[in-house]
Amino acid sequence: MKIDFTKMSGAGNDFIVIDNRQGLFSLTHEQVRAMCTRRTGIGADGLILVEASGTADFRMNYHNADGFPGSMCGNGGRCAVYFAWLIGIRPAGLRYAFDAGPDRYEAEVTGEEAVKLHMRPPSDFRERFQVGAWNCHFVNTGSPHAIAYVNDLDKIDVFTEGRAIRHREELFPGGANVNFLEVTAPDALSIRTFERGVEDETLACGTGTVAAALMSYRLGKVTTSPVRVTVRSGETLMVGFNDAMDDIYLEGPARVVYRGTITL
Ligand SMILES: N[C@H](CCC[C@H](N)C(=O)O)C(=O)O
Repeated sequence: MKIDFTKMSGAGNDFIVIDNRQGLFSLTHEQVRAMCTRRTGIGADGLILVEASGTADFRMNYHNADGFPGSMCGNGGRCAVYFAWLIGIRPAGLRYAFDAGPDRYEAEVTGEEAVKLHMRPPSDFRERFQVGAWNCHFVNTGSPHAIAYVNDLDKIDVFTEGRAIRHREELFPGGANVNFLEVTAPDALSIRTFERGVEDETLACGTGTVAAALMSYRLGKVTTSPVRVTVRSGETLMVGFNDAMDDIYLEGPARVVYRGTITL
């Protein structure tokens, strides 16, 4: 089986994107994992099948690099929308609606290689609880996110510390993504994320970035919207929200790295 794919980067969070609107491809977990594995495969944090939807412009069928379906992926959603725009799923217009899991999302292409994704209201805010030596917070922004604040982000061993927190299933049923944050200004944060399903630090995480901005506003660590969030790739994501946190967006870069064909 030959599959054409597009390798994309959403602020450094990278994805294999496949047009599966005809429903031609059905990939096993092992195939997805092999394609996402770096050095021996294409290499990516996740794989997205862009599929037909009865009522939206498309469905985002997202898998983590481990081969299994993930929860909502903010950067993947932004890349999928840019892909949909590039292949012209809607003949005219920059606005897209897509389904992901049980939810509907809306987004717009705001410029060359830039996509703004409207997020769903967060749930399950939990503040100030201890996980080992860490004072943690938690919120679900479509994916579950633990958050810890640090003074010097460069010094953190994200892999070791993040992995330990990620597996505290008694606190986070199903596990959690783990975000370390440094507050750099009243409207700016830096973030590093250990991603569940990738089981490693990634260069950016969209739902984690949204979680970081919302939690930091709730805790008074940032005081305005939008919040500028610098991710590990060095790129910036913007998170805008209202006080009720029912009108939220994630905006930033989404670009094609290369196109290719793989034979499975
Ligand atoms: N990279 C993603 C998160 C993927 C979710 C995944 N790591 C999970 O917990 O299933 C993002 O940009 O929001």
